[in-house]
Amino acid sequence: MMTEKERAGRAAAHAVEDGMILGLGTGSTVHFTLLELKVRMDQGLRLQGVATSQRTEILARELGIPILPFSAVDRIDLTLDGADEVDPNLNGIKGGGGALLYEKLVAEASDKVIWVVDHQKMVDTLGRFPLPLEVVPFNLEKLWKKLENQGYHPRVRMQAGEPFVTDAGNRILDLHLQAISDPEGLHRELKLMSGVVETGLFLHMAEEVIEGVGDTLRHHFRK
Ligand SMILES: O=C(CO)[C@H](O)[C@H](O)COP(=O)(O)O
Repeated sequence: MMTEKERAGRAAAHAVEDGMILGLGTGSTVHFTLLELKVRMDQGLRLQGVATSQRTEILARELGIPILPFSAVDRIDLTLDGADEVDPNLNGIKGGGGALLYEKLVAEASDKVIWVVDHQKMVDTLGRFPLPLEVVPFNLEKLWKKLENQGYHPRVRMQAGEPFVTDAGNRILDLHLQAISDPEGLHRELKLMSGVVETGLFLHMAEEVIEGVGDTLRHHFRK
């Protein structure tokens, strides 16, 4: 049986129309979207993609999906991406894979955004998943201290014993908050801190979420 991630991921590839420029998200769910896009391309679908991470670009190229640099496109027809948490308003937390900055830039340049998730990602309130912040390395320690003093419980994301480095050369601080009562206010507050490049709060961006639930799918649309 397909996992929920695979079911949702593959389903999203069927929202793609011939000739589209697609934003290609990052993560283990969208991985299946790319595999299904390859199946559809073998059946004649034409498309070009803009990758949100090196990891996605490598997979897309392996599959023969033509990749355009972000700088070369004006608009993107549709972006298909994963998410770490999604609330009933289809606001979400992203960045579990560390690609939040490019994911947000690509989403903002897109006419439509669809997220693909398994059922555990749907929550009433955002925040149980640690909120990633992409920050410049220069003041990582000072920013950590400031956020710690404000009670945001930051942790430097690590990989193989070293601070994780994003595709843009930045670092990630994960905020362990448990519940975010005012996502817009928090996003604004964090963005105003010098050294914060982007937050993992993706607000009013996804128009549709495809949720894998057992052996079926649920489609959620933004109201
Ligand atoms: O935001 C992301 C990467 O920065 C991913 O889309 C998110 O972490 C979901 O990943 P997965 O599909 O592997 O659960």
